[in-house]
Amino acid sequence: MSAQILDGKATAKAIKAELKERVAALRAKGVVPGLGTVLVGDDPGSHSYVNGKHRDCAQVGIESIRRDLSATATQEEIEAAVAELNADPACTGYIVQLPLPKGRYENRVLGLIDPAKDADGLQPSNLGKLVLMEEAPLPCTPRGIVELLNRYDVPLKGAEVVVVGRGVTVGRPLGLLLTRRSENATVTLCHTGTRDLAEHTRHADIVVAGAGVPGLITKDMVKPGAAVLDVGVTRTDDGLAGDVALDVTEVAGYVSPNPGGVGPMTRAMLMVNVVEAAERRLG
Ligand SMILES: Nc1nc(=O)c2c([nH]1)NC[C@@H]1CN(c3ccc(C(=O)N[C@@H](CCC(=O)O)C(=O)O)cc3)C=[N+]21
Repeated sequence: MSAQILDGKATAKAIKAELKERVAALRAKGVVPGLGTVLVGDDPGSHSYVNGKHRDCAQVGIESIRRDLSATATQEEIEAAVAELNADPACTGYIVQLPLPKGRYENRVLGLIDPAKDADGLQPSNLGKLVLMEEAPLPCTPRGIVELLNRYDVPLKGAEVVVVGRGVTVGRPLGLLLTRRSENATVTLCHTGTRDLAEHTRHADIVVAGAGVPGLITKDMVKPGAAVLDVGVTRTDDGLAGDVALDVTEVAGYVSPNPGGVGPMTRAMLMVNVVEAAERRLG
């Protein structure tokens, strides 16, 4: 038996085709969506992700606005780029690519983003709304994970979900999303302080691994038929390595691979957030 692949690449493509029509409708009404990105430094991974986001924009019909700053950019220069995008009417939504180079205050920068232009759902008042269960732009990776599971009819209601990793972009907001009444999953949030990870994952219907530890989830840790989503990525000498060992497909019911899984879904949800923000302008 071999797991069904949760194909994020194909699903993202279908979502982008739907979005293209919504963008055309917006443009017909005089609203041109524009995504801004603030990228600081020369990390190859970050550059590759940001390039992918702008490629998606071109496919969907969203205008691209780039602010690429050097690795020596100061806190003040980063904050000035944010202020510029807040003021720029052509920019209807934007992101600050994380992580920023060492020594910069990420939380301060996120706090300066105009909440109405927050395409990542990481601005503190929008994250606060998620906690308070009010409507707000949702963080892209968690939203992409929920969307991918829904499109493959993997049931969430009542499901036992183990999330590995407590980061601000994935694990922590994913726990909040999955425990909303609309999803109604039971979530266990595991992290480096978890005493016996396998004990948790072995009972899970769904495992989301976003720890950034290559091969962390092995097949003996997975319940037969469970869904396993690989969200971790580590750059090794042999290329990119995910958190999930390849032979997990022998026991799992569904596997979301990395690459080709949640990454493209994250980008598709960014496009959705930009289109939704532009649609809100029409009222
Ligand atoms: N403010 C902010 N928002 C983010 O959404 C954000 C961020 N910072 N910092 C880093 C993480 C990581 N992330 C990815 C997006 C797409 C792929 C992606 O498309 N991956 C392709 C492969 C692309 C490649 O090979 O470079 C795939 O999985 O198939 C991966 C990772 C967004 N992040």
